[in-house]
Parts: sequence; structure tokens; C-alpha cells
Amino acid sequence: IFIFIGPNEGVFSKVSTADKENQEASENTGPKVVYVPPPPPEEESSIFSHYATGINFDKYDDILVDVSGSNPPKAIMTFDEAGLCESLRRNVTKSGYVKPTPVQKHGIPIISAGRDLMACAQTGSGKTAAFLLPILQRLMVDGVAASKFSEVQEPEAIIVAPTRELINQIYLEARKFAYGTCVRPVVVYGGINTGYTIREVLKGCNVLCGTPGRLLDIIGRGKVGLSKLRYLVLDEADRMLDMGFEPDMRKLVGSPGMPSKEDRQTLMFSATYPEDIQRMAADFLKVDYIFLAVGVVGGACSDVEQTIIQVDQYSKRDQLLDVLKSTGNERTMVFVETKRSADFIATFLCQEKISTTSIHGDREQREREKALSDFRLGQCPVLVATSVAARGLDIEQVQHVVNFDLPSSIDEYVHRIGRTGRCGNIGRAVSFFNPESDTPLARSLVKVLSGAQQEVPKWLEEIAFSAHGTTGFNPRGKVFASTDTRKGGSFKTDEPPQASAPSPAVAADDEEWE
Ligand SMILES: Nc1ncnc2c1ncn2[C@@H]1O[C@H](COP(=O)(O)OP(=O)(O)OP(=O)(O)O)[C@@H](O)[C@H]1O
Repeated sequence: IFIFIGPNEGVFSKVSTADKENQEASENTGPKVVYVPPPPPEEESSIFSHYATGINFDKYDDILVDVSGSNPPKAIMTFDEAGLCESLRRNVTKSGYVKPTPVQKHGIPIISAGRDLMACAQTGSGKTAAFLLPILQRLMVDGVAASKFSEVQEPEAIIVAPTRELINQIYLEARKFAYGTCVRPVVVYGGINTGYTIREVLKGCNVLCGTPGRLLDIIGRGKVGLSKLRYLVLDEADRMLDMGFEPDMRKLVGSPGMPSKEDRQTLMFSATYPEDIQRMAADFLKVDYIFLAVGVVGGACSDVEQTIIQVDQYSKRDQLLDVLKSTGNERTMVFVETKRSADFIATFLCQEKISTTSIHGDREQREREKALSDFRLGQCPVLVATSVAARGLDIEQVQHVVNFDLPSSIDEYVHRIGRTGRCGNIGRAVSFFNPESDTPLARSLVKVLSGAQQEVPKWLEEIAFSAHGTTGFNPRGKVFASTDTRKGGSFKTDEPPQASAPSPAVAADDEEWE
């Protein structure tokens, strides 16, 4: 078992997400990182390129919505009701958005009304625009101007996300919606040259998007002041507050000049929210924050057809080849548990003449970005990935997700399969279940499958049943009541809380986060 003595002399086992600090430390002290990413596209057609909403987009409207907290503002039904200024409205239209998704219908007016928000909505249902649009709207109305000449930049909004590729994607979304306006978003993340990053920040910065380590670094160097900060957004909020990132988040809100929670607006978004994390999140939010749940908290996207195949460890590779035969050239993400097996499986597939690339934390940033771009462009239709690619990534035409190894946390499963079936499109997820290692997941897997109206294999129900004894196990019963923890917790079934801890699985490869 890997033991890491953290900078604060804390001892963490392999499951501790604190490993990432190790990486960051070595980033600061090790060989200088020289990588400078290619500039983002300048042509309008690339900036606004988007994929079509799918046949189930209108079905989003049937999902039950739970809004709790005092005096929630009324939802909007159309983007026109959002009262966006002309340039922002134009950019929304150019992005192909015709009508808002439920998290946007509710989230936009809540944020515009100045309220703090903890929002939960299924993967691929438009959470990013739900926070970007009202923030940009406010900044445009107030007419912010980032000074090119200032030695310290003072952004009005900071957005944090757990991985480099995700924060870059959020930045590109912000840049798209802010196109042609005076609002300047900037992105900072690990693995790229710090001097370059600082120069970009100093060109002017209103919306600072960053992974926590690099963000703290830039703030610590005095390049970013916090006195004008109005919005703090935590995307993948449950991940940002779990044991790996919580210290960084506390450091961030404790940074000199950071407005207190009473004096800023704090917004949290995710598809999953373990209860203990919800409770802790309240530390960062005003007391009267609004809790918004679209559908079941922690539920899988029902546009993803989920199949579970029982395998043993040694048959997985053949099974994978079988699956990939049926997927042909359609884009497929294959998730594995370790960086080593990511390399191994990618090499194996290449030997089998399947054009494959891979992304994980031991690859250099240059390679990570190249892999993602080859996959996005369809040059490599198969991407083998570790958990680093599980959350938030929005890639066109990913029709399939394969869990070559299942994660040990059900939330991680929900995020992984959510890389397909986005924005009303249909996707498929196939998971290899090895009873020797995956039995602890069986029970929550059954719940997620039945909650998303998927067929539950008889053998899986049996494994789930025997793994946890007989008392109170009702696989067809209520899944996770979607509830604000302030109402007294959501697990009101006759069962004890889920066996799975918030997200230990994501930590297996943790030094790659950020
Ligand atoms: N109202 C809309 N109309 C059309 N497309 C939309 C709309 N809102 C968002 N989209 C598109 O849907 C896709 C998914 O959105 P987004 O990435 O924000 O999902 P998400 O809820 O953040 O997912 P995840 O939980 O995986 O992070 C994106 O390509 C986005 O541009």
C-alpha cells in the first residue's frame, strides 16, 4: 500500500487524494515545466462549434425538480425571460441553444437573484451554462474592464474544477459566451509553463478558471487579488470538497482578501452529492442557500443504456475486443483503474489494430491534450482513460463508455457513464463486473440501474442480496430520495446508508488529478 507523508505531516493511505499535492510540490521543485498549450481557436466557427441536442432533449422537462431554501425565485421557461444582454443572447443563439435545460431554467434566476446555490443535475444536462450565463450577464451589465496594465489582476469570478482538461473546457465555454464583449476569461492549470500562465493572467482577467493548486499558486505570488471577487464557483463540487481537495478549498476561501461567504456568491454544481459532503459544503455557503435537485441526486442519466457483464479478470481483454467489434468506428471511452493498465490496454488495442490513445496522470500535459484532441477529432476513436477523464468532459459523439474496471465508488460510475448520452442524445455503457473485486459495488449498482429504469441482471441482484444480508434490501425500492440534507437526510429507506464512501475510488490514481 502506498503511503504518502503530506506537506503537513499528515499520513495518508493510498485512498487519500492528498497525493496530488505531491505532484504539485514536484511541479514546483522538479524540472521546469516548459509546455505552453496551443492558443485557443480564433475563428468564430470553431468557437461556436457545437453538437446537436438529441431526441430526448425535450424529455428533460419531465424530470422532477426539487427546489428548497427560503423564497426561491421563479424559474424561467425561455432564454428570453433570462433578460440577457444583446451580445450574450447572441452568443447563446450562436451556440445552438434554443431553450434552457431544467438546471438552467431554475439555476439562472437563482444566481441572478444573488442567491447562493448548491445544484445537482444529471450529467450532460447543461450545468456549465447554468452558472456561466448569469455571471457573465451581471459582469456585462456592470461593465467590467480588465486592465491590461495592472500588475495585480482582480477577477470578479473564480471558477474551480478538479482536472486540467475540465477547467480548460469550462474556460472555452466562458470565452465563447463572452465573445465580443469586454469580459475576459483566463485559465490556469498545472502542467503548463507558469511564466506563460502569469503573462496570460496579467493581460487582464475578469473570470479566472483554474485547478486549485495553480490557482493558489498564482494568488500566493500576488498576481491575483481578491478584493473585487463576487462569484466563487465550484464545479464538480462534491469532488472539490472531498478529502483530497477540501484543504485547498479551505485555503482558497481563507486567502488574504477573499470576501467572506456573506460578501460573495458561492455556487456549487455536480451530478452527485454524498450527504456528508453536502453538510460540509454548507461551511462555504450562506445559511439561506438554495438547494436545487433536478431528478435524483446521484442518479445516472437515463439516456445511457447500461449493461453489466459478469467477467473474470482474465477474460476482460477478449470481452473488450468483442465490445469494440460491435462499436466499429464510433467513439468509445474505456475506463481502467490504474495508469499502468491504461498504458497496457492502449498498447494492446493498438496491437490489435484498433486506433487508440490514452489519458492519465503520468502522461505529460502535452500528451494529455494531444490524446484528447485526437479523440475529439475522431483520429483515435478509442480513448483509454483513468478517473482523470471521468468528470465533466463534454466530447461530441461519444456513443460508448466501457468500464473495463469498475470503480469502487458508485458516484464515480455515474460520472464515467455520463461521458455519453449527453444533451438528450442516446449513449451506451458496458461494464465488466468481476465478482472477486466488484462485489462491494453490487448493491449501489443495482440501485442506480433500477433508478434509471435499466434492466438489472438476476445474477447481479443475487450478488447484491447476498453481499449485504437480507434485512431491508429492496433493490426496486426507493433509490436515493433527492433531498436537501437540511431536510434531515435522504436515506429514508429502511436501509442503512450506502456502503460506498464518498469517492475513495477516484483516489486510486490520485496524483494525476489537477
Ligand atoms: N440549453 C441548451 N441547449 C442546447 N445545448 C445545450 C444547452 N445547455 C447545454 N448544452 C450543451 O450540452 C452539453 C452538455 O452540457 P454541460 O457540459 O454543461 O453538462 P454538465 O451538466 O455540466 O455535465 P457533467 O455533469 O458531465 O459535467 C454541452 O455540449 C453544452 O454546450
